[in-house]
Amino acid sequence: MAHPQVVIGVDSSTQSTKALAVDADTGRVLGEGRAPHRVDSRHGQESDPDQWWDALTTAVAATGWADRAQALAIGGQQHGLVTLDAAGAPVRPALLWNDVRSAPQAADLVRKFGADWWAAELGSVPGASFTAAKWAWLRATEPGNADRTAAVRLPHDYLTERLTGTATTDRGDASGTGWWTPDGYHATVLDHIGLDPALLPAVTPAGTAAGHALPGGPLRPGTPIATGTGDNMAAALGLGLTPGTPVLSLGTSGTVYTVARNRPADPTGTVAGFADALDGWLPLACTLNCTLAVDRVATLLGRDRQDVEPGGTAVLLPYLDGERTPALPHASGLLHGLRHDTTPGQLLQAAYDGAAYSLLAALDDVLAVDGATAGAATAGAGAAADPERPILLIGGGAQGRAWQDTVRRLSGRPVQLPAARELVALGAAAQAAALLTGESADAVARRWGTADGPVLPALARDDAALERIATTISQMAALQGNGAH
Ligand SMILES: Nc1ncnc2c1ncn2[C@@H]1O[C@H](COP(=O)(O)OP(=O)(O)O)[C@@H](O)[C@H]1O
Ligand SMILES: O=C(CO)[C@@H](O)[C@H](O)COP(=O)(O)O
Repeated sequence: MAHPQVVIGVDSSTQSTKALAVDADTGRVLGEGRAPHRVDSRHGQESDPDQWWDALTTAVAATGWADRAQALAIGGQQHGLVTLDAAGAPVRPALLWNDVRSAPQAADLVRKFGADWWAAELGSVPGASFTAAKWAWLRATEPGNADRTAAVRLPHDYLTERLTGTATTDRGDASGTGWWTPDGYHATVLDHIGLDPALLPAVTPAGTAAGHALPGGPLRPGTPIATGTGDNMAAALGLGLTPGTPVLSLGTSGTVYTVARNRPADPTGTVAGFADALDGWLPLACTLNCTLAVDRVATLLGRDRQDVEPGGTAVLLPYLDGERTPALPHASGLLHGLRHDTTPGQLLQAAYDGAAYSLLAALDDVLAVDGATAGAATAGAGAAADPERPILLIGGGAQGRAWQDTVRRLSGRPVQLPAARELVALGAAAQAAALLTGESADAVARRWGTADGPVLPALARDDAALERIATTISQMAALQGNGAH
């Protein structure tokens, strides 16, 4: 039998690195590797980029195909600020996407130029997660570290550069910085935050190699390395996503997105106007508190994470890390509506509901990006108005029955569970395979059938729960405020 062409896809996410060795012809997973990351949460949310490299090396080796792989690509957690000195060593630990210390700088950026300007010029209104706000925070609070910085990278850029020696990024991940546009880096933004564009990597176009593996790394020297991208863009590739199909990803972050033909421009800031990893767009809403927050509530209650009970009137907003959607970066968790007969299982269900609510509330806005611009007659009559279309449920939480049922109950939509796991790593593998075959990476994933899986039918939408949560959030916004302090 002929040897398969094997590619490796890597997901370097918040909690861990996962690597898959994949048969480029069939999409069959031939080997897997995984290694954990440490996140330092004492002051904000930080990780040492060196440990991502060690985790990548370990996970890639564990696939069993490192010395035979014919191409590799990396999907990485978005937004993180990696600062390197003149020798290429990290100046300080990376500031992660969920570090809200940069909220005052994000608010300043919005005040300075206006939300409408950001939406029109950059496609997104920056929040604390955006790299531009993180760099502004570094400039303001650690000017010595900002001055020592000779290169600014995103997490996946950093890893691709360690593999290849090439300073590179891609349009998808770059679109989460707050300084990228399809026409280049935005000089006004960079000037305002005091970031020299010479410190930034070149944007490698989709379908081209970012470079080739150097000796001393985990791969055979010379192995081609595809551009890689942000983890959400990689999962969109991994699903072979087509416009209008909604995805809900339940991981450290919760995200809801689709691919769109039109560039998003939401001045409210709920929907980020990311680029996808090809030539389209990825309207996306993101929460900071998802699986980890719900697991934490389960631990506090001393219950298994699946051990939920229906009913009751409790609302639990599990904003343990502050929150991004709704934009309450300084919020903490809130419990409301307790009664004598509230059970621990109902409290746990309320945590799931509180975590899922804002993602599902943003779904129509995400889907409206194409629908609303298709012409007045069809506005709102496209995908947003198609409640029959299943939501593709992915990420670690998608394995959990309680998550699946929560999404069905609060959305009123069917939910599809792709049988393929690790869609970020699969999307990266599809990018690597596309380098070998000349196909588009999303077409590779569709050929592999990665989105196939059982569909759970819709449940009646629980409008009473949605109403309770919406009311509590609006009261909380008034109580806890959105200001920088
Ligand atoms: N069976 C399950 N039920 C619910 N949650 C799960 C299950 N298995 C894993 N998880 C959750 O998945 C999360 C990890 O998801 P993952 O998508 O790998 O995260 P990330 O990519 O953000 O690091 C963990 O926080 C864990 O709580
Ligand atoms: O900030 C965002 C999206 O804008 C997050 O989705 C990060 O990309 C982190 O991803 P995970 O580690 O949760 O996969």
